[in-house]
Amino acid sequence: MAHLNAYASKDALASALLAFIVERQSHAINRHDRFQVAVSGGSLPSILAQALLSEEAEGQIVWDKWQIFFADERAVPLDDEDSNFGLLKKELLDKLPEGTPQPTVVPIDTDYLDDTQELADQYEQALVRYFAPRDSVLKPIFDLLLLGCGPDGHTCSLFPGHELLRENDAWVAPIEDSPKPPPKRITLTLPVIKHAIKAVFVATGAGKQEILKQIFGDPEGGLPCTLVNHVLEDKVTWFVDYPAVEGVVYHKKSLL
Ligand SMILES: O=C(O)[C@H](O)[C@@H](O)[C@H](O)[C@H](O)COP(=O)(O)O
Repeated sequence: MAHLNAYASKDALASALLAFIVERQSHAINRHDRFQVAVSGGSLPSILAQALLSEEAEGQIVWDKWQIFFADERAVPLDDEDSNFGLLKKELLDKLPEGTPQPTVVPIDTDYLDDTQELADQYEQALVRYFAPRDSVLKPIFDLLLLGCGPDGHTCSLFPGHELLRENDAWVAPIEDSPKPPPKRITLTLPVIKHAIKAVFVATGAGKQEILKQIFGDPEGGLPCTLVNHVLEDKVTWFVDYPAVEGVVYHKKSLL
């Protein structure tokens, strides 16, 4: 079962998220001398920045061991305001203190923006290059997935009821009819998510209350976030604030 941790403030949430990430970073570096993470767009990059750029984080993040991939990305240029890469750059990467050893960041190949299938295939090839040499498995094993949860229960660009939820072969899939704009995107698939060592969801604000009630109230339901909880079980930790979790009934909930 997924862990559900609720915090009284965004600061407390960010501090706990930092501690969690630092522990996973050590685990990953011990395992294979690098930290391979996938990040979502939405509000996640800003909370991540709050955690990782805090005073508390000083000296704790081994940035040059990080390899950062995108859990999902929009088929737009990297400097477009809809780009998840652009968002992460603006919120976090551009704010790393001068002289910080740089992380490896793996964006989409924008030569293929007009063909989302090819865009997804190229991103999958990039994953093969970074993961296949060591992980002799059929799927990449991310050390940590850092995910958001949409108000409709979507995560990555896996939307409720969408056929992509049945994808069981590709690592990265295209979507051309995303209900949330922009419509053309690529996304990691559930089989890749399933192989991750750990996953985190961050959900804050009262706007997440209703969907969290559904996700935790019906653990057998088919919402994308519920499916992630289901495939990864106790490898998933939710970091939420009190407004998001109000009224959510769940027996492993802890208020911190
Ligand atoms: O590309 C995207 O559209 C985002 O990655 C998206 O999946 C996001 O993570 C959720 O919509 C949650 O967003 P918020 O955290 O802003 O609610």
